[in-house]
Amino acid sequence: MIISSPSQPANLSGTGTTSSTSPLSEESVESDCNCAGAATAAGVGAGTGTTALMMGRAARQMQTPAMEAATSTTSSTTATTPTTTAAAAAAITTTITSRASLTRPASESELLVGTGTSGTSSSGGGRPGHRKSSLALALTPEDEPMDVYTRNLMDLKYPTVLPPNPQLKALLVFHKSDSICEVVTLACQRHQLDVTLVKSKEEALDTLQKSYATAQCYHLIIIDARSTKGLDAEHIARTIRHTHGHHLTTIIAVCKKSFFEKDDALIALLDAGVNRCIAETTNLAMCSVELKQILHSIIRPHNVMSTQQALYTALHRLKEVVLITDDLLRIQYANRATERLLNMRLDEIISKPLADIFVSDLSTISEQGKSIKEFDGILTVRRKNQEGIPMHVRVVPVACIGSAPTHLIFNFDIPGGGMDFIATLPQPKEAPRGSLHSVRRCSFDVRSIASDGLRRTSLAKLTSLPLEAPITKIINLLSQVQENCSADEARLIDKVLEFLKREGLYSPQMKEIRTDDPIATDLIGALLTGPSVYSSRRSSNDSIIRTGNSTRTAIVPAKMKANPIVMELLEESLSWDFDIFKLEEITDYHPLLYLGMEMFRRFDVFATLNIDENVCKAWLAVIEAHYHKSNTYHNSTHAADVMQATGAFITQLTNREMVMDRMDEATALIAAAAHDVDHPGRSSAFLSNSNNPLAILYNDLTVLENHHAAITFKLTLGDDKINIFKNLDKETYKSARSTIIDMILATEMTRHFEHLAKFVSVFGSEVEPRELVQSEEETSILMRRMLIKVADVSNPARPMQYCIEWARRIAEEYFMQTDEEKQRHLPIVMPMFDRATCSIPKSQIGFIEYIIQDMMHAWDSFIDMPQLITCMQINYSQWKKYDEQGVNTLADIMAKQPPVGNKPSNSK
Ligand SMILES: Nc1ncnc2c1ncn2[C@@H]1O[C@@H]2COP(=O)(O)O[C@H]2[C@H]1O
Repeated sequence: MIISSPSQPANLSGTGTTSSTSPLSEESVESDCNCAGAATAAGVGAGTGTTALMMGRAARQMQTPAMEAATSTTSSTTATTPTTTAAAAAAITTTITSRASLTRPASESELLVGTGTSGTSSSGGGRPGHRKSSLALALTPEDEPMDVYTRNLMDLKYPTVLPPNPQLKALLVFHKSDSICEVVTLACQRHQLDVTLVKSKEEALDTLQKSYATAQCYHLIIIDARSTKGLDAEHIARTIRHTHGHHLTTIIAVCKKSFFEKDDALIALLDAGVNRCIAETTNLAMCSVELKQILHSIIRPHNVMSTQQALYTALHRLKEVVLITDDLLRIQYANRATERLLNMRLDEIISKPLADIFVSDLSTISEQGKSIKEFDGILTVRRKNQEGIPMHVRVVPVACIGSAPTHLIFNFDIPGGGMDFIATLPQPKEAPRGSLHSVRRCSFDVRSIASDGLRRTSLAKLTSLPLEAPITKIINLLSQVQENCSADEARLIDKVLEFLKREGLYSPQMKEIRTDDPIATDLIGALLTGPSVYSSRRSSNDSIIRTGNSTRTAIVPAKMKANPIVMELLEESLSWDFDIFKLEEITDYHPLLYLGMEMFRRFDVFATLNIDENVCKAWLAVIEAHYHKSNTYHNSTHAADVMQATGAFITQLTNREMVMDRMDEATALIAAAAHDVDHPGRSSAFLSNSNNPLAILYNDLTVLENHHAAITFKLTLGDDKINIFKNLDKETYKSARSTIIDMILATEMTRHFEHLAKFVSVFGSEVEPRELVQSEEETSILMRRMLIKVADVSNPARPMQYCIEWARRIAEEYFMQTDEEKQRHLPIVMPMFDRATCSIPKSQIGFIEYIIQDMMHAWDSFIDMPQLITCMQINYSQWKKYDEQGVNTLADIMAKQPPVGNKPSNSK
């Protein structure tokens, strides 16, 4: 493994050089301070470039008590730096150096980081104390004396991953260039710091931002804190400290001497993120010494720490299992391989007593009262599921603070080697789960499907496009939550993620059909699934269905309003127990025309569309004429029934002050009137199975509903005399058309649960609907879809007598389809709907239980029409009774009914 910084090749023995000599000065302080650490100081820089390697999760977990041991001088105050531990550094150093190093005695594991004095106090040949003179003279690598190389052997052993000669950069934030500022600048220059001077907070942040963009980091920031008039040093320090990439930047505050008499101002600065406060001085020597101490005691350790993030990352990604405990054998660090081995997430591992993850007795490693020993042998590890795995474990005690071992490094592999074994164990999924990347990987590998170079390139470009969908964002957010939650919660979120990654988020997973009743299964299956399941067998016979091409002649009764019986009946046209069958009868099978005109009049549709009543009358007549009288269910009486329910719902919405605007009312009524126009009396599945031209035209997708919507507009726009939209302006027409199409398409049953789920999720939530959807228009669309859906299948919630008649009609239509399928040797879409054997009560019980019940409850909670629920429950009980009594066939049931057209008994 080689680690290098972007600007420097991997070169741990690095040849030191000073690229420039000090421009200073007669006031040299070289002799005053112990400059043995000069090379060290020169070699400290760093690191942000190197730390471009991401700090891993494990590394973040390592941030325990701060290790900073910087010395403070009499005139300075130093803040503790909240960074990584010496223990971690030692562990990392030890691990990365080599496996062999695990056998080294603990005393050797001392880290070559820390105080300036550690460098300065060294003496003797080959140690840092010899750097001073050599570095002062060295101009090029070749000029460097050999002792530099000797010293760097220590770096080889305990590398700090620092480039050898980084140019240290200082940012000076001084309101004005006075004598203090000048001295600070000179002192910086004396120590070869590259100085940038800025005069305001904004300029400072801007400079840092630019430096960040160009990977040119500032190692030192010195802020003028002498007065709050020019600059608010505390605020600047806090802002910088909280800016990404500056947690290890050294920040110094230059304060008035008087500040040092009381501690409050200085402590406020230190708490804001300043590392050290120094007293203002016009004495360059004093300032230079101060700066030198800062270089040794703060900047160097900071740089060491920042570059060690590369080591954390290396350790984190290691295939070998490494974990570190403290002296009480509590786990302090675990790498990713440990997570895999234990099948636990890091947050479950950290702080655990070591004994919890071993089945074996650990007394060989640590006996009460005795010192921690090295260990090399077999121990059995306990995984989360209690499974035990024997592992070869090596344990090395390390002294991080003082000379007694404080930490233990554990290194595992399976007996006989083969670390890939861990990869074969069942794993917790790794973060970032659900990232765009992982979602893509789940569905298909873009690269594997791109066979030629050209496609590969363009697909690669595609993956970099900003194509993140909202669902991906949701998945990513949940994945983030998952990283910090309990195992149980994580499992639940996993389940949620699994669903979210599926297509057709709102498509129903067909509810498990609890009933053992094959009739209900047949019916629900046929309604909720698309036609493709029936497409295997095809008949070569022509369909008997002729659709859509001939315009039927509409006969508009000349004096429709003159019929007093019709007029009287229509007075009740908004009540839930309106007798649609009587209307059918007394209008000679023109219920849509009469009911339609009544609705248009009541809801002011003529005015809304700015159209003559006669155009509307003609339109209704043509639409009605295109309903097939031969259909027992899908005829114009059903259309009139749906229109009547729509009128009743609009009225109730208005009563509840959930007002639809006039155009919304008009379009809802038009959609209801036309929603099944030219229905062939056979299902979409039948059309697909029989190669009907409509199924071919619409590719087996939403065949009937597409046809109803299309033919509505074809008929309407095809004849000026019936074009009810002709006076609308372009925009209004466009919007009306879109609403009508959307409502008609919403009656398709394969998307029943999708619409219901969306409606419930928006209107059933505590949250204001507007906050859950993107716009008011979207809320309105969901409401209109549900309105027409409920109206379309409201027959089981109508007064019982009507409910039974509708059940008879739909059953008869299903039977006719089955008859035809049999006759033409087509696949039988609902085999149980055979007139000889079918139980009507059972089919109705299934229909109510699986399709109607939830939807009616949702709609009733929204619109407040309890009679829907009352009727539905009475009807349900009646079907149950019939079922128990064995009243099954249409004939049985009809024998029990009073003739339709009489007022039902269970209405309000
Ligand atoms: N009472 C009922 N019993 C069984 N199926 C029904 C009943 N009412 C409506 N349906 C079905 O529900 C479907 C709703 O959409 P369609 O009008 O296209 O066709 C309808 C019928 O297939």
